[in-house]
Parts: sequence; structure tokens; C-alpha cells
Amino acid sequence: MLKRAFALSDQGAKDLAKGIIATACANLIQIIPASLLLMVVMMLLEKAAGTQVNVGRNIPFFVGITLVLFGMIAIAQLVQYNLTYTAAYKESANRRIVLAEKLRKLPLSFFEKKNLADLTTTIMGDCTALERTFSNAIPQLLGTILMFVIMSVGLAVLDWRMALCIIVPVPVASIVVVLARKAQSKAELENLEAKRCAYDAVQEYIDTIKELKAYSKTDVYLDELDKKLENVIRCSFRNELAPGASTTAAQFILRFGLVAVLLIGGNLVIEGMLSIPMLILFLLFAGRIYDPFTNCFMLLAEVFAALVSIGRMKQIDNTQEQTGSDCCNNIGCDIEFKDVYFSYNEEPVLTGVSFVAKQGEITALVGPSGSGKSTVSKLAARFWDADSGLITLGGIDVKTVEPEVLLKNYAIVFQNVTLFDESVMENIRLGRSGASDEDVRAAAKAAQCDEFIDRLPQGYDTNIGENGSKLSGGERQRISIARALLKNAPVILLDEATASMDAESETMVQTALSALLKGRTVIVIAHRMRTIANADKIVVLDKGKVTEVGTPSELAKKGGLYAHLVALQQKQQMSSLPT
Ligand SMILES: Nc1ncnc2c1ncn2[C@@H]1O[C@H](COP(=O)(O)OP(=O)(O)OP(=O)(O)O)[C@@H](O)[C@H]1O
Repeated sequence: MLKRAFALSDQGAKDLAKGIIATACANLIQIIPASLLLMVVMMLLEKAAGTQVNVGRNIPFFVGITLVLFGMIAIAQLVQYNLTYTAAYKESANRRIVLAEKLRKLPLSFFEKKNLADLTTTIMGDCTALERTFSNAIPQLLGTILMFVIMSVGLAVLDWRMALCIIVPVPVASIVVVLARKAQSKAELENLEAKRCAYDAVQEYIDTIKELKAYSKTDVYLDELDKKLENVIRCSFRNELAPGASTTAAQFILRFGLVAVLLIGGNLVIEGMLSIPMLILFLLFAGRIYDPFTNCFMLLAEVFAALVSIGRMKQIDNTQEQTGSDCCNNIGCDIEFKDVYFSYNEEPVLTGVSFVAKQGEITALVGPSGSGKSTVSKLAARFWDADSGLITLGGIDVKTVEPEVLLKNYAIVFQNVTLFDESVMENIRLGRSGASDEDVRAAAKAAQCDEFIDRLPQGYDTNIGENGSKLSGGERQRISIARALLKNAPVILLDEATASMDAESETMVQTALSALLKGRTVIVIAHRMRTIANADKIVVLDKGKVTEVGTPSELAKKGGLYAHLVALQQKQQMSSLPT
């Protein structure tokens, strides 16, 4: 039950259960000093009443028992600390790893719906909330409830009327806190959303600072950012207020309980139905029961807030993973699309796409912007799953193969290159971990990188900055081509791979590529028609449909969309030539 309620691992649930028992024991042990005090009070009362008790003679007994008690309390708290804190930190670290593992297996469509700040908040912030709750709130709360049940039974045995006086305020106060939960959850959600928006805005501000400065929009953007940050303050305040009000009301009810114990108990003493020591005992026990509960009501608010975080984690946990077989028994590497339909968020993008990209051939996808070319290449690599139709690699439906296994067959160069804040060497080695320095250098040479790498201060060991910020667009693209070449995969997807290069670099890279592409299945997307003039096959896409298929010369003769695009670019080139 703990496992399901708090999205815990098996070990985490076991550790939490042990923590709860340890906390209940620690709370129960702390009742003993109250009992001891009562014994002293009773002795003093008896002495005052003239009975023969010699308090002095019992001093060694009380000193001894106090020392034993201190030892027991220290041991109980140590055990409780070990069982709760250590286990909570282990569990939350484990949770982060499990979440990161899960994210690895989720389809890209999931990341389209969630944004980076939201996911970072879940992995870091929500896990931290969980850590706090498990190390402190939940064991304290459930441990106190356990202690309350045990003590209630004990008190009822002593005197059921007084026990009732002590017990009743606890559920009443708890109901007040629980009823306020709805308002609190709403405030907590609004607070998380406000924080997410602010994180997003700060991140966007840093990412786009160049553009904002270029268009003199920094002030406007900062005004908007200020509003978002002020909203965080407002929401945080509301979030504190919601549990604060209910907790105060609950604490007031408990104080009222203490007064009730005194009044009713006093009345019973006057009527001779309860002895004074018993009344003192019940008053002491009421204090011992109510004290941890006062704390618990605040912790309950923390648990409710954590439940919102747990809900967000469960959402990730419950997202369908892209699964499939661990082996891909493809025969050859032809890629075939058969009547493929696909939409992003219900918006149709591909409608009945069919074509074959043969092994050993370069297949170029051509078409106006937004016609679906990149989408086709992403579906071929199973970044998304098609809504209907069939996509095969060497006769195997890509949907049946585990994405990471499938992707071993692909080397992909995207238009938007992603590089890491590492050396050139390590950035290229990402293509094939464990590749030797010589292999990395050979791939870099083939992708025409060596000329600019030699100019870098530490050559291949130069750190290229965050996302390759110290390199030009063309240099970054060449590194990503080198990385793809190093991977040496049988299928190569090039999505505007040479778009950021000047004509000279593009020609050099293409010469190198054409030698390396031999025997592989190559799908190329390029807007510049001369980039794909040597393709074996052109597939023309228009509004998500294949409208023409053929060799460049066949399509040029046909006079359709391809011929029109070629003519248009030739005209543009002519008009841009100096006269
Ligand atoms: N992740 C996404 N979420 C929602 N819509 C998307 C997404 N990616 C692309 N689209 C939409 O799908 C359509 C096809 O996009 P795609 O990138 O495949 O076209 P393209 O032909 O490669 O365009 P371009 O030549 O401009 O790169 C476009 O209308 C685009 O707005």
C-alpha cells in the first residue's frame, strides 16, 4: 500500500514501514519520563498525606532509571534516524535514476507535451520534496498515529471517560486539516506552475539574450519576467496560507481538548470518581499525545504537498514506453514506407506516404517547407510511431524493435546540431564510445574538420563550450557529420546536414561523404537542389503526400514540383550574381 500510495520502490516501501515502526517506538519511549514524573508526584502526595514514603531512599532508583531512559531514547532516535533519513535519501536518489531511465524509454511525443523546466522540476524539485517527506513527515505522521492507537487503548483501560476526552479532539482536528486539502492541493499546483513558468522564462531569457539585444527587446522581456517572478511570490504566499490556516484551527481544537480534559477530569475528581494522581496522569498523557500531533498537522500539509509531486512523478511512470524486441533481424537495410499516416497532436502531417529508400542508394526528400520531410526521417528512426501504415527496415517493422536497438543501425545528422561542453575529441567520440583517437581523427578528416581543429588552441583537446558555442555553425555541423561517420552505421539520415556550410565546404564534405555513403541506405533532406543533384532517387513531398518519385533527370523532364523548385533556385542564383 505504501508503495502504491507514494510511488516507492519495493525497498523504499520496506524501509518506510520500518521507519514508521521506529518512530512509533521512539514516541512511546518518550512517554516513560511522564510516567516516571507521575510516580514521583504520587510519592510526594503520599508523603504530604502523611504516609511513610521515603522519597530520598528512592533517589538512586530514579537516577538509574533516568540514565537507562536516556540511553533508550538515544538508541531509539538513532535507529529511527538511520531507518528514515538514510532510507529516504537512498530512495530519492533511486527515484531520480528510475525517472531518468524512464525518460530514456519514452517517445519524443512525450517531450513535446512537457517542457524542459517541468521535467527538471520533477526530477530535482519533486524528488527533493519526496526526500523531505519520507525522511521526516511520513514516518513522524504514521508513527504518531500508531503511538496514538496504542496509547488510546492503554488510557481506555485506565479510565474510558478520560480516554474519550483525550481521544475525540484528535480526529476532529485531523478532519479540519484533511478537509482543507483540496484548497491546499490547488494552491500547491498553482505554485508549482508559477515556478515552472518562471524557470522557463529565465531559461528562455538566457538562451535568447543575443536576439533580445539585437532587437532591443531586453526591457520588454525583463518586464514580463518580473511579472512571472512576482506571480511566484503571490502563489508561494497563497501556498503557505492554505495549510497555515487549517493547521492553526487544528491546533486550537487540541488546546480545547486539553481544557476539556482538565474540566471534565476536575469534575470527576470532585465527584470522587477519579483520583488526583490519575487526573495528573491524564493531563500529562494528553500533553504527550497532543504535542506530536501539533507537529503532525504541519507535516500533514507537507505530505499533501508531496502528494502533488508524487502525482507528477506517477504521470511520468504511467506514460507508455516505446517497447520492442531486443534484436533486429533485418535482412538488408532498405527502408520502406507503406501508406503511412502521422499527426502531431491530432494535426495530420503525413497522409498515406509510400516510398522505398534502397540500400546502396541516396534517396533525397524534397518539398516545400513544412511538407513533412523531417517528419519522414524521424519516423524512419522511430523517434515517433506512425499512426497507421508500415515502416520497415530490411523487412522488419520498426515498431517491433526496441528504439535503442533499432538506432544502432542509424547515423543521423540533424539540422540543429547538439554538441556537449567537452573537447572536440570527446564530442566526435560520442558517435562510437570506445573508438580510438586514430578512428576519431580519421572521421574528423573525412568530414573536413581537421583544417579548423588544427587551428584551435589545444587541437582535438580544445573544449568547445556549451553546445559548441566557440565554433561557427558550419564547424559545428562538420563535427556532427564526423560523429555520424565514426558511428559507421548502415543507414544514414542527413537532415539539412550541410545547410550551414559555404559552397566550398559543402563541396568538400560532399566529396568525402559520397565515398563513405557507398553501400549504405542514405536519406538526405536538403533545400539546396544542387546538394541532391547526385541522388539516385528523389521523393517529392507536398502537404504530407508523395507527389513525385524518380531520378533527378526524370523529374526534371516531368516538369512537376521538383522541376519547378530547381528552376526557382536557378533563377535566384542568377539574380544574385553580380552583373
Ligand atoms: N514537434 C512538432 N510538433 C508539432 N508540429 C510539428 C512538429 N514538428 C513539425 N511539426 C509540423 O509538422 C509539419 C511538417 O514539419 P517537418 O519539419 O516535417 O517539415 P519539413 O518539410 O521538414 O520542413 P522544413 O523544410 O521547413 O524543415 C509542419 O507543419 C510543422 O509545423
